[in-house]
Amino acid sequence: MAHVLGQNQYGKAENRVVRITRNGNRHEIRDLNVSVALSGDLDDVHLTGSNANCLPTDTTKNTVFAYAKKFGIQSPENFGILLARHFVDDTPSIHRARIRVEEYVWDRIAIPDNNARFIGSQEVGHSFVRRNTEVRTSEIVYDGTGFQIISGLKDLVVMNSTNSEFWGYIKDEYTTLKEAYDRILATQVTARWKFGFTGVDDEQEPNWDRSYAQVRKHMLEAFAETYSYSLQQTLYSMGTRVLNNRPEVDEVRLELPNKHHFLVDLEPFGMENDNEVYYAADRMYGLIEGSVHREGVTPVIPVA
Ligand SMILES: O=c1[nH]c(=O)c2[nH]c(=O)[nH]c2[nH]1
Repeated sequence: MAHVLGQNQYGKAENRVVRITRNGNRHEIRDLNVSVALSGDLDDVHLTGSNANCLPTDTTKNTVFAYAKKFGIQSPENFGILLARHFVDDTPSIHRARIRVEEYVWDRIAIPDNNARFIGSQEVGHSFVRRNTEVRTSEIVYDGTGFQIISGLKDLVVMNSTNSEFWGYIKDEYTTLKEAYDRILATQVTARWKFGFTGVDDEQEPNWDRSYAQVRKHMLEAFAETYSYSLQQTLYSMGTRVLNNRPEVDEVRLELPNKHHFLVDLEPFGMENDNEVYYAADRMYGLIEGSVHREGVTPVIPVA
């Protein structure tokens, strides 16, 4: 019985491209997950071993990053149109291109106006929080005598597109990391904080919703305002900011994955990458964890 090659398509899926446009101190971010699927005269590739009609998936990946540099990312639709048209119009064997684009939307982190470093605006030009990702958490334990209440959040994704460096670290025979004097700092915050509240002697309950909103706000502001020499330093700054502003909280524990953004090498395509186009890696990642607590308070938030 003869067999027939049916519908087929190929391309690089899930190209995580982050394009930053730096207009002075006000940066714009477009953060996409782009999947390319091409079809055309590809029978030979499947049937004969000839790759003469095959545009490598690796090339489709490079094209995504090169186009982000060359044309910027105006919108997911416009970026998809540019790519689809290129693959079909410029590659004789390719007759159909399907470009799927997911966009992760970022909002600016706002901080109070009285900070002179960020003139004329309540928004920080280089600090962003990803929209609609976070989950609020809480754990309430009661043993008949008192409560222990730990609240928190997870999946609060934030990014600073500047004001982050990392250098001066140990270098041994396995170190290849280049020192960074202006890098992207991005993390997906998991935070837990413990309340002093125990519920004994008719102690007043804190206003839980207001407390949550305020703790979150102080963590975001600390993230945005800290000129960071390490994610560890940012962690400490976020924890202390909460303790300094929220008397009801006496311990904060943070887990901060370092969501690495690698500059894409565009030199092979004759383009300079002036801190504009990044590859957002989802793994491996550095994981920075730690707690900050008031002096005299025994930390109790469990290590994850
Ligand atoms: O902020 C950082 N802290 C580290 O400990 C570390 N290690 C690393 O490779 N990159 C970074 N970045």
